[in-house]
Amino acid sequence: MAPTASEDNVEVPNKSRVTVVGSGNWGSVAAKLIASNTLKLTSFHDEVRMWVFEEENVKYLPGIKLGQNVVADPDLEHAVRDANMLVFVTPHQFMKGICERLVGKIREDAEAISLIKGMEVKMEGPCMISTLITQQLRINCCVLMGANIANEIAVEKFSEATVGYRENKEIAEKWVRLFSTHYFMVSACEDVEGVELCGTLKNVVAIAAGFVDGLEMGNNTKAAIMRMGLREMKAFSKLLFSSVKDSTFFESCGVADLITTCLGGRNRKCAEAFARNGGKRSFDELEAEMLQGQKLQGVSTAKEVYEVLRHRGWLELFPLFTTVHEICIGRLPPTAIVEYSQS
Ligand SMILES: NC(=O)c1ccc[n+]([C@@H]2O[C@H](COP(=O)([O-])OP(=O)(O)OC[C@H]3O[C@@H](n4cnc5c(N)ncnc54)[C@H](O)[C@@H]3O)[C@@H](O)[C@H]2O)c1
Ligand SMILES: O=P(O)(O)OC[C@H](O)CO
Repeated sequence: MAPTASEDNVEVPNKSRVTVVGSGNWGSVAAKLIASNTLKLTSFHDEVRMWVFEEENVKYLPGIKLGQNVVADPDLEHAVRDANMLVFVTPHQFMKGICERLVGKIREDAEAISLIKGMEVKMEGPCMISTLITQQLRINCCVLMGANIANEIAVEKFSEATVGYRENKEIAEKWVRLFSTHYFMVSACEDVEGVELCGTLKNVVAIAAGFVDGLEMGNNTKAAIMRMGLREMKAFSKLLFSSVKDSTFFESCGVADLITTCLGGRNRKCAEAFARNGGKRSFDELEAEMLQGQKLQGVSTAKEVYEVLRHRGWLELFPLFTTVHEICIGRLPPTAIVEYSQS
């Protein structure tokens, strides 16, 4: 839909400046994708600033070069100061604090995109991360989600992604141009909530898939769990936002991300170890040991989803989501995943 990088040869007087907020596993790869494009697209400054919480891509992506035009900056406020395109890509649990630090510190004309899979639960109900960014920083925020295991994209294996946007197609197309490469095919979808909820909720299903793997229940069981999970993802999203489109679940952010996460993601991997140990080692312990600084999103998202379900009286409508949380907190054994998830 959007012109490719080589077609964007129009001289623009006010070039956009991009800052990536986050430098973990996916944050570093996102910076690499973007930096390869800002060198080619004349409407962007070459330099891509990347806020680093710790010195890390050496740790998370050994041997991968991000591009000489990626400038690491440990000072959050300094990193965002000049940017009018902000890419947020940290584990979701840190975003509330990051937004609080950024209030009044960003350009008034800034646009944002969130690559973060997760949500906040406030007193008044669930709050998607893009909404948190919009409410706290008073800027428009698109999302980019998809079947995107960072280590595979780092070595330029082909994948797809979906940009979710609200109304402003022009800005969505600008984000599509900024991320698209020959090995990363991005399309836009006017359903910001649907796209973001797909990326968020699939992490809960990935935990369930990991339990199935740890219990060595086989492919048919895993496929059944993925089907039930997809159905709950769709039902939950539509109950929260009636605007969510069925077609979104067939984009990369939907069924494709669900598949890749349940086959090869970090949530699956740690949940497999949890079930193999009969639930006797905590997720915190397994995360620290197996991911070495990277963060799981599925366990906390399962808790957040559970809180929404309990608050709204929907627990019985979502047996898979409910069971995943109860296994994670030790209220049920891992074997409950097939006993209680059926509906
Ligand atoms: N890794 C992937 O394959 C992948 C792919 C698509 C989407 N995502 C999503 O992108 C988001 C970021 O994931 P990631 O893989 O880049 O991160 P990650 O799992 O590698 O997390 C580690 C990051 O958290 C930072 N961190 C630790 N404590 C912090 C604190 N107190 N404040 C701020 N930052 C802190 C670390 O410095 C590091 O940058 C997540 O929502 C994830 O679901 C990840
Ligand atoms: O490794 P996970 O489980 O955090 O999943 C990574 C990505 O979200 C896959 O698209």
